[in-house]
Amino acid sequence: MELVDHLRDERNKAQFDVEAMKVVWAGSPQELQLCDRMANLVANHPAFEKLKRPMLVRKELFKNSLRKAAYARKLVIDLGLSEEEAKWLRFYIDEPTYPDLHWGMFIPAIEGQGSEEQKEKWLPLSRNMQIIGCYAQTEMGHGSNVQGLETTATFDAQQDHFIIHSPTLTSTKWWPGGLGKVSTHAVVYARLIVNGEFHGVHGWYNYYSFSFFLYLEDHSPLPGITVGDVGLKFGNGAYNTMDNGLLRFHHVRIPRNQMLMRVSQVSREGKYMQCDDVPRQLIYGTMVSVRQTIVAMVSRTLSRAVCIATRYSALRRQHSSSSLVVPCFLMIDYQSQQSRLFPLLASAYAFKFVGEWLKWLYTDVKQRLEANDFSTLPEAHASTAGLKSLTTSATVDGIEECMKLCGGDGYLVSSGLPELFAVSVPACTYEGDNTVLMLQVARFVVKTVSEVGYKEPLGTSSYIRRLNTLLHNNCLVQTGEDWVKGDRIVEAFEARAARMAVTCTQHLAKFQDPEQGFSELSADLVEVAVAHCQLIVVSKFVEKLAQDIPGKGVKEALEVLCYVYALFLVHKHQGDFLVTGYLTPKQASLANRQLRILYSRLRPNAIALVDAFNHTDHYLSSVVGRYDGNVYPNLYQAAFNDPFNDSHVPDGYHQYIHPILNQTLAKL
Ligand SMILES: CCCCCCCCCCCCCCCC(=O)SCCNC(=O)CCNC(=O)[C@H](O)C(C)(C)COP(=O)(O)OP(=O)(O)OC[C@H]1O[C@@H](n2cnc3c(N)ncnc32)[C@H](O)[C@@H]1OP(=O)(O)O
Ligand SMILES: Cc1cc2nc3c(=O)[nH]c(=O)nc-3n(C[C@H](O)[C@H](O)[C@H](O)COP(=O)(O)OP(=O)(O)OC[C@H]3O[C@@H](n4cnc5c(N)ncnc54)[C@H](O)[C@@H]3O)c2cc1C
Repeated sequence: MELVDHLRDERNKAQFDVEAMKVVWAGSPQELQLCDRMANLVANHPAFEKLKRPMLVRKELFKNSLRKAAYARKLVIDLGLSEEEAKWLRFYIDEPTYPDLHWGMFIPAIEGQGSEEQKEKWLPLSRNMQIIGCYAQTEMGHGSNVQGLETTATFDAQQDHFIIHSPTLTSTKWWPGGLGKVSTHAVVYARLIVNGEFHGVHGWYNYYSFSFFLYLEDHSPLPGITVGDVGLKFGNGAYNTMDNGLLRFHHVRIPRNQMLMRVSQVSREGKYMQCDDVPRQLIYGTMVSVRQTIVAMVSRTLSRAVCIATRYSALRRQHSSSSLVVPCFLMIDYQSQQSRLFPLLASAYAFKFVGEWLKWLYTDVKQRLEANDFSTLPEAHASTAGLKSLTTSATVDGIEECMKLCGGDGYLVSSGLPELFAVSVPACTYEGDNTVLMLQVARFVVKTVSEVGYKEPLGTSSYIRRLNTLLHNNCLVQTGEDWVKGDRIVEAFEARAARMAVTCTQHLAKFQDPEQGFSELSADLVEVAVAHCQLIVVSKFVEKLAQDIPGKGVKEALEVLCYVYALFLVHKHQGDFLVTGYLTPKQASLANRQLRILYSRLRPNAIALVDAFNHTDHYLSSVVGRYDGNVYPNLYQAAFNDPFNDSHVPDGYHQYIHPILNQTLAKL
């Protein structure tokens, strides 16, 4: 039977080579081929079916996710997949499970903080999954405030042991993924006490990491350990496939050599030694690594929501504004729909490119750290923290907007959007609350501004070198067309970020106690950080356009996306641009007018731009976002696939409806 492509006319409108754009989106022909292979491996394997997931109760759901993880592991071994291939396989299975934390945090924690000897011992066991680990940092009472962690690790020189203890209820480890039911091991963060002295309490970092066995061979917890799951989380299915756990220690003894010893050591005699050439910030290194991974992945999440909303918008017709009777307008042709949808489409591409750049930055930092060069760590910390915060917040808001863009059908689980929202929303909290992370960026920016004159700003803050120009030269835009020039756009974002940073730094200087100033101005400081991070995203998109990009019309289509992203932000934050005096109201309104022109240029390419994400229908798991656009018959069928429709008489009907119909309520 011939397949009908309901989006064919839309696809025919494309003004660029979609196959070439797929390569740009994937990063390289090799990446495209790799992702395509893994996505189809998952899509064509019945073990990875996921449409029934939201109907399952927690225990079934969890068992189902363990089955999928075991199947994935079997595929990795049977097909001899590389670590990179296995990572994409897990990604397309699209179900948070314990291996995410094992590979994403436990192993990197050992790699970053273990001594050579410890790495030799634990990494092969971990990579072969002979042990399964998690990352236990957060406690019930302290998440963002890492310095407040209460779990203690007291050295007992007589027995050459550490005694790990949870002295209060609030010191219970709380949230670690994979901890509740599965992990055999944990990297646990605790305060170190040697010879009755807390180590590091006077410095910045007062906790140390230890690797632990949690269970005995029959998987009952070791004596002194209480472990469990934190309970049901938001959304059906969604993150409930993960066993986020709780953990308490009652004077649990572990050998001294289970303290991760790259940053500091405790000797057999109980002497505490800190490695001179390794900064203590390294203990935060795993978080830098995972924040980078989140930024690398987040564009895929946003692109998925945008793909669904764009395809449905290009199919569904509503009345025109002049006639409420004739259903002739495609939703995508409403200007108001475009002004909500197209900036999200542009954001997906913008986040992809900034994610690529961040990966490059992180790879460079990692190599430097291995060679004990820590000079770029502050920049890496600020960039990973800020971009994690900016992109996850925008993505989660974007998914919610896509749900609304699909009208009522977006609210159906079969649209794929509610579960995507539920599974993504904790990204604003885990790996650092987004506001807390933005405050870290603000600290970095304010420090850079304060040091102007005796320390050269580098990397993402190098615009601060041109402070004088940025503070005094205002925008030169005179026509709408003037706005679509890369260097002009970047300069506007630089000027806004620099002016906001300088104003805040001056306000901070008026406080006698800097910490009090920082606290009182924290809302403004978050805005400074947002301006700095948006500048990074815009400038990395503009830099991408300066590269050689093959394929008919590809570069032109990307230029439109870049300017949509940037001018949408100018419009959204025009208050910042106006208050700082960089723009006049006329220039701001020219930016908005130009934005409307850009939407009309983007419109014919919209479907092709989401096709270039190369998402399979399995990955999208959305009736309204199907590739073939055959929505309505499938939407109808999906309603009958719900077990709730198995019978016309639901449980409780005879008991609770009959008495009302028969007016026999008194018998209840
Ligand atoms: C939308 C869909 C997405 C898709 C998705 C993909 C899947 C991807 C799976 C993920 C799966 C989830 C897994 C969740 C796993 C957890 O959530 S693990 C727990 C994560 N917890 C956190 O992130 C806690 C957040 N809190 C913190 O990081 C710290 O406490 C804070 C906020 C940095 C403050 O710490 P502090 O010690 O009070 O530090 P502070 O005095 O501010 O700074 C001290 C110095 O250290 C520096 N520093 C601070 N942090 C660092 C750092 N990390 N590195 C280097 N230097 C640092 C500061 O810059 C400062 O430097 P100087 O100015 O002195 O030079
Ligand atoms: C799904 C999920 C998975 C997780 N996985 C793990 C894991 O594997 N391992 C692990 O160790 N942890 C994990 N966590 C815990 C996570 O890292 C913490 O929830 C996170 O760091 C935030 O800490 P908190 O929950 O204590 O929030 P809080 O710090 O209590 O924040 C609550 C509110 O207070 C505000 N706030 C807090 N501090 C400040 C401040 N200094 N200035 C201004 N505002 C502030 C925040 O902005 C926020 O609005 C996970 C959490 C979730 C939801």
